[in-house]
Amino acid sequence: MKIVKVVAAVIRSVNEKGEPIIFATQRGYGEFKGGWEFPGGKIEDGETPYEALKREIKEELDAEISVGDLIDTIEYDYPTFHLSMDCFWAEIVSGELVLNEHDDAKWLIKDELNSVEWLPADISIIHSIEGKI
Ligand SMILES: Nc1nc2c([nH]c(=O)n2[C@H]2C[C@H](O)[C@@H](COP(=O)(O)OP(=O)(O)OP(=O)(O)O)O2)c(=O)[nH]1
Ligand SMILES: [Mg+2]
Repeated sequence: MKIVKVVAAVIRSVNEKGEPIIFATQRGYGEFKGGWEFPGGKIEDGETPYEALKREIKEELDAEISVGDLIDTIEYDYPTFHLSMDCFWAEIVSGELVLNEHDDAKWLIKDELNSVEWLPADISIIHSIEGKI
């Protein structure tokens, strides 16, 4: 099966109450339109995951991020491809978070992490994030 290598940013911030919040985006096109995900995308030839993630967030959100530790690498079999997705902690360094490709976005506190319809591959990482924030 075809292997698709993807990087995704789990962007963290804090709300006005001081609670940790995570940025979720809703896909605006394609096969998974309407599903919720972490912004990011496919690693291009010659790129490191770090470089790919910086580029994708600039393209998708007009924002500069600092990339933190790897949370986990998700391995997931979709019907037509195998997804291998590196998920990194990230923080916004500059930029307004413009939705260039997504239909919607939300900052979620821990208790709201299950309130959106995540893509199937993301379910396991959500559980792991819940335990880490
Ligand atoms: N970015 C991202 N992709 C995810 C997540 N979960 C998940 O199953 N995927 C899948 C959907 C896609 O098949 C693939 C990543 O594709 P993408 O559409 O973000 O890639 P891209 O930004 O490079 O966009 P494109 O130019 O290929 O359209 O990984 C997630 O949380 N974030
Ligand atoms: Mg993308």
